[in-house]
Amino acid sequence: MEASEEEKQLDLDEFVVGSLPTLIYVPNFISDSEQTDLLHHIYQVPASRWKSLKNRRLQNWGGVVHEKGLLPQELPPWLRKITHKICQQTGLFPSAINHVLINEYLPDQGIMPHQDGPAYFPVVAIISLMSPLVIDFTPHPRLRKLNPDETTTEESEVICEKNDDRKDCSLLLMPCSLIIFKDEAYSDYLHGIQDSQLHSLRKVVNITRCPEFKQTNTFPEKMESSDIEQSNVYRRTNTRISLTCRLVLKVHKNLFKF
Ligand SMILES: O=C(O)CCC(=O)C(=O)O
Ligand SMILES: [Fe+2]
Repeated sequence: MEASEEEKQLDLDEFVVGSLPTLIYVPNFISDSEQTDLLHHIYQVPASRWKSLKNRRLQNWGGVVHEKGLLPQELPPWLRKITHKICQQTGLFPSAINHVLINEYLPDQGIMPHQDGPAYFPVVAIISLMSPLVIDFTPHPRLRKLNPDETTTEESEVICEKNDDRKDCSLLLMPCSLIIFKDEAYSDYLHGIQDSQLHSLRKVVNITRCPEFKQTNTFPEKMESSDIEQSNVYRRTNTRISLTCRLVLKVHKNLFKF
């Protein structure tokens, strides 16, 4: 019997983009109707579910993440559907994804370059909804140095040397796409989204995987056409939602066991 669409595993090698190990970009990972369904649930929750930050707002699902693990809360069925699909089709998670952050960004909002916390299994899966934007990966040589228990001095030096010729790179994230980052992209790089309406496309490594991306009306009004070619920018006009899906391996059944 043939595996159903849901059970089919992706050949991830086909979706690796750029030269930084390892960035995986899967266009149209979800269908338009799956997107509509997710948005319906996301915007149906009580207002109190949203937590407003300076530069975006978010919903936290799956429980509270501490440095030492997760105080779990079951994911709702509409999220389990999507996290199950990610686990099944990527085969990258040793057990079920148990934590989802939903971020909402207005066209001039973003997220500071950061590394995800130590409690997470080092594979991150992000689904994008509604509107495209650019996510940037930048090397951070000091990251390992901050944690001397983890690496010997020699190892740190090798890492720093390697970082000298490491380059920034960016990915264009289209609605309905899935991005996965792991390995060095997780451990030695920061990721962030510029909090501006204009996003540079210059370092984007997956533009050929985004055939439906149209650059119409994306340029600042006053730009000359030669500038446009050189600067290669995209103007964001709509809200974008993302679902950051992760696994916390250490799960605490009650507070006192911490
Ligand atoms: O919205 C995104 O694509 C990135 C979100 C993110 O980095 C995070 O939730 O840690
Ligand atoms: Fe992050």
